[in-house]
Amino acid sequence: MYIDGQWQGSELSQFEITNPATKQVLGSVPEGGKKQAEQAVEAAHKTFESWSKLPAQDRSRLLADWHRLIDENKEEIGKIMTLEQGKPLQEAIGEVNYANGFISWYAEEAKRIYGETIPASHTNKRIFVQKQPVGVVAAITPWNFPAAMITRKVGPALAAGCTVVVKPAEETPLTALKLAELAEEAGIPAGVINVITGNPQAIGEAWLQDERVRKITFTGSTEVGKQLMEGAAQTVKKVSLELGGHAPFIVMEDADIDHAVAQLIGSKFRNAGQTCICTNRVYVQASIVETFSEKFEAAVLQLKTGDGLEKNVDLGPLINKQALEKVQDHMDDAVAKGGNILAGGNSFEKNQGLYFEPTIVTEASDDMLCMNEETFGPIAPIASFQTEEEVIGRANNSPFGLAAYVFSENIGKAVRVSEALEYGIVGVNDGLPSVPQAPFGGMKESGLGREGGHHGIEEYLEVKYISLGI
Ligand SMILES: NC(=O)C1=CN([C@@H]2O[C@H](COP(=O)(O)OP(=O)(O)OC[C@H]3O[C@@H](n4cnc5c(N)ncnc54)[C@H](OP(=O)(O)O)[C@@H]3O)[C@@H](O)[C@H]2O)C=CC1
Ligand SMILES: O=C(O)CCCC(=O)O
Repeated sequence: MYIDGQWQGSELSQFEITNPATKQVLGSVPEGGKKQAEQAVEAAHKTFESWSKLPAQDRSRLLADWHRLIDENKEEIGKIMTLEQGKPLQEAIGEVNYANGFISWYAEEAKRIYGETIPASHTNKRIFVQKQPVGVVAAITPWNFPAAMITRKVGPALAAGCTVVVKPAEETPLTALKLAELAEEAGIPAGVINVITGNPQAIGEAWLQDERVRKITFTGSTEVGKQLMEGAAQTVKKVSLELGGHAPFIVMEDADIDHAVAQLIGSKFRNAGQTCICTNRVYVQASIVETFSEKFEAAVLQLKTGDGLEKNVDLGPLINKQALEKVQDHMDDAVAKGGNILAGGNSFEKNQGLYFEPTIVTEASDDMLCMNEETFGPIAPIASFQTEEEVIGRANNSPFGLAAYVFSENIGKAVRVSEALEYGIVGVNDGLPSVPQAPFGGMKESGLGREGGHHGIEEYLEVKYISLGI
């Protein structure tokens, strides 16, 4: 663990990190708990004073140095990620680039935290508005994006002048620790970034109860997000939550079908479907559903599933047994409710890695689990619809509101549908909308707040109004 600029924890019991493609042990990390969580907060709190007062240009330079080192080490970080998470190596290196984009974006944005002056109502007064860092930030991150979910939180937090305590997922702490090592090498002062591994409940509870932690930022399941939101109420912390999704992918009859198919392949199968903005359900207008399904089937049959370190692999293993069981449940349920398997449909084990074939289910109905709950796996259920109004209603009929996609060559229709969708992110003729400079986040039970872009830094800032009598 990395606490107050020291690598610690060898005296604690350790837990093993395994490669999901082989179940080989890659290493072990300390089983930290309440005590280490408190030490990390102590370090972050002590350092907040100096870090927040550092001129923005200096914080920016340190972030830029961290960015340079991550870039120089991207192949190594990508390999660590593939080994502990399973995604194909090229995709992992792509994630490192994406993750690093947040560091460079916020290295620049650090210099643009502007205040305001507001016309006063008395001649002998002036009104100033300043933005100040919220304080110590606790970041809890998931296994599906071991680098990007850290930098998307730590980049803006540091740029704003906050210090952070981070708990990566237990499956993927090695990428996080490598990023911390590079932050240390970049000269980011001790105590600014602290990374601890271990018991999620004990660490989470310690941070929730600690009044010095002023903000919790979390990416993960809706269930844990709700618990954290409730816990944060004890000391009224700011909260950002990026939770589950259930993205509809809508294809209108006037869509460019080949383009929609190509975008659906990326949107559905990246990270083997284990992304909160991955398409979960596909709605195709009835007049083109047959043609679309045939073309989609042909593209899916080209995909290769295997160990992410092998060449030309498109889908790696699922993260663990529970993930596989959930995908299998959704598959079995879809078949029981009349779904027709057009491609894939099977799980398999290879070198102890757990895989699920990229799968298409046609004749999907709205009562299927996969049409309502987050599958987090490579199943694409296709349902048909008749009218624009109908598909908008079906797409919005969900407690989730993270990402949605609509494909149409009719600009008016595309704008109309995108505006009617109750989702925080809408890809219009675009299945891969994530970029560092845009606001990422959800409506309804998909979360609170936005990450990325200039909106993302606001989550780490307090607005202070100064009324000056002259
Ligand atoms: N929005 C998204 O990007 C994600 C959504 N999910 C959804 O959630 C499902 C379950 O995945 P899962 O990995 O279990 O997600 P979790 O929400 O359990 O895990 C996300 C992070 O929260 C930590 N955590 C778990 N319980 C607590 C707690 N009580 N207090 C504080 N931190 C906690 C985890 O630690 P630890 O790893 O040690 O358990 C991990 O670091 C997936 O199938 C998917 O549907 C999952 C991951 C990401
Ligand atoms: O929450 C996730 O699943 C990770 C975000 C993926 C992305 O940024 O595209």
